[in-house]
Amino acid sequence: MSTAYQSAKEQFAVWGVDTEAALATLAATPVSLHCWQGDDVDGFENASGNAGSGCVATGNYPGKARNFAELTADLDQVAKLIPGPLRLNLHANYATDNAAKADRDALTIEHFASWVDWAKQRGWGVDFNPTCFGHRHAADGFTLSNKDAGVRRFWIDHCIASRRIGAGFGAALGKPAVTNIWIPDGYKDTPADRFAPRARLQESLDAVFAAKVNPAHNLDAVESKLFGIGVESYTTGSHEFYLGYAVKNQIGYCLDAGHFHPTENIADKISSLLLFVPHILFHVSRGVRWDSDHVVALDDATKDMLAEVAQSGAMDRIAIGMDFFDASINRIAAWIIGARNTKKALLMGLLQPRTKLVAVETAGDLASRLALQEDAKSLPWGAVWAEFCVRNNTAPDGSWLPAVKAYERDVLSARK
Ligand SMILES: C[C@H](O)[C@H](O)[C@@H](O)C(=O)CO
Ligand SMILES: [Mn+2]
Repeated sequence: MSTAYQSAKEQFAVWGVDTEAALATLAATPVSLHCWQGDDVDGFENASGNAGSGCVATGNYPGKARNFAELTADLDQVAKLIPGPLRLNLHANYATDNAAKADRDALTIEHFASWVDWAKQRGWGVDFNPTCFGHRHAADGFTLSNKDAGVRRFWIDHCIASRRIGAGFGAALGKPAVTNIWIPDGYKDTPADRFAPRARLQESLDAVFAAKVNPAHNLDAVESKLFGIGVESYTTGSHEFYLGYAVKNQIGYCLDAGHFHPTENIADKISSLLLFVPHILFHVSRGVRWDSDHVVALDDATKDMLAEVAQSGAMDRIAIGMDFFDASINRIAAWIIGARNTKKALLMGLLQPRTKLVAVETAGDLASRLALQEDAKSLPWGAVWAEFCVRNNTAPDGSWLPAVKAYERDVLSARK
């Protein structure tokens, strides 16, 4: 134990905070690494890439993964530089085994056998996502809310297949998957009819969730969005739509930090959601103007959001995943920066002097609340983070980047 950590532990103790308890919770909370940061959401289905439909990675930094071997090598490299437990967040368009023979509506867990083996060897859980974009049946930008019943049926079957694949991962790995549905459906310009697509989406989701999938192995979630590139005026799967749907049907809600108005406070939503939905999935991300997918920074929005998670008393009902894709910088570094920041923000939240703050608030002493909130910001959380890195045999801040540079020189630069 370093002297810096010993001193930090004592300082936090004065504030009534047990750093060992915070470290134990952090060590028991996995963050789900999104596979799509490694290849700009291209997937393995065709070499041309281009996710399309409101999911756009910008930039042309060399070295992106082009296949299972490269993507898993990159994930292994990334995992070495992130302290504490991880999961994998996988999209359906990353099927590996005999997948060319099956369209998305016919995918099964067998098509992901290599991923099952890979995750099992690492002791990771896997989360899953139907891929409702970058496909001929998504060419007009509508999937589950498409006006064509045949197209809707295709995506319903894909989502059912995905829930079963999630359960397959859950059963094989002994850790339930969260299977999250996001669709790109929407209009660039003002719709004449806002009702009909939402009514169709409700009907499609009812069909998707009517299929029985073992909840011990798979948890469902639905992800809203305010707008996307090319769907600036109307998104079928809006926040209000999915909030209502999740509450009514008691399924999980996915809060993507980049999917709300730029000044909207995501942190404030958590305590309400936990009262009405069984579980929450986070897509930790960073919105910048019209983009929702910048690499996670240790900014106020991220710290506030994960502090609410840390202090919720319901971490067993919360799953933390990440969702960003930046093709303009080294993708390995992007993954590591985002994941370390997510974990740091969670740790900072776990180290908040909650008992003291609630006591003065309850007493109506709101000046003391503000004073304590502000003074607590000077507490040495960085020493606790450094201790977490040491205990997990991971390079602390300021010393992980050379390993990324070496990997870029030795591995990524060979990918032409
Ligand atoms: C690739 C993901 O499913 C996608 O990013 C989705 O989660 C989203 O956030 C779209 O904006
Ligand atoms: Mn998302």
